[in-house]
Amino acid sequence: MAIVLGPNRYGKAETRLVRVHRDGDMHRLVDFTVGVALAGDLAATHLTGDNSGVLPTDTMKNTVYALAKQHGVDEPETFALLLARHFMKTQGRLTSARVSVESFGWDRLGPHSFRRRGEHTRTTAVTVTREATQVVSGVTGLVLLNTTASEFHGFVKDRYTTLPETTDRILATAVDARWRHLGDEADWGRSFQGAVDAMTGAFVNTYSYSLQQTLMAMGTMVLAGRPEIAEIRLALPNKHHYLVDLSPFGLDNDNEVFIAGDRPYGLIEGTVTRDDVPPADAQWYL
Ligand SMILES: O=c1[nH]c(=O)c2[nH]c(=O)[nH]c2[nH]1
Repeated sequence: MAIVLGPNRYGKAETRLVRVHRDGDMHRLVDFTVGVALAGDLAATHLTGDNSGVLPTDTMKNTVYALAKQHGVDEPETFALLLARHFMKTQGRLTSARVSVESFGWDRLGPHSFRRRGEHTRTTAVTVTREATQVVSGVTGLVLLNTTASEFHGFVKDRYTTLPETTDRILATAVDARWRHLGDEADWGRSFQGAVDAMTGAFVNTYSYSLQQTLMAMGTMVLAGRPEIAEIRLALPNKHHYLVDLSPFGLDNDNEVFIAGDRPYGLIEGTVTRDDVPPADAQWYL
């Protein structure tokens, strides 16, 4: 009896690629999760630790970003074929290169503004006490992104600060908001849609120097347009998009190729309120 190595493959899973194509002021956005799995004569590394035939998975990740920059990205099949053929051409010992792509859809809101495709969730919580009724409505999972018109600089710097200042970055968030109504009668459907449209419009139209400023603009737009709403609480995750350093490959990156970060993320929270409304029920604060 012998114990032998069976079928195997290796690669980089879940490389998060966001590619912005800047055609003048009209930007196009591609959002992929890319998987690479290579197979071939890889017995040596498994059996003896000899890595002389192993292309690092880190290199595969870099290749995803470099080819995205050089060739642009359109259809997932086209990009997957480009990558797989690249690895087969450059790595002679491979017998197969498998590239998988998940493509996330974004609907256009403006020249550089997008909303992630798919439904957001409408929420409500009502509280009835002996004295009063409070209706709270909300939305979660409304994902918005601007490919430009966002800066972040002038912030505090201490000995642990490494974040570079930027005058052009992606700003993206998944809106988690709830708002309390002044009364217990309204056209709830219209009110909800109006609030969502106001937040979306404010996100799209605010030239942002911080997500905090955008939060204030979103809350203000809701209260200005919806007299039935007393107060709104927003929790906005800052869905970071990191510019990929392509300089080791002799490529520039003028805000075109990004890593979509997962965690950790900034979380910007705030309440925007009218100063003349009755106080909320205690449940509002929980
Ligand atoms: O809009 C931002 N607000 C912050 O407070 C912050 N902090 C950070 O690292 N990036 C950002 N962006």
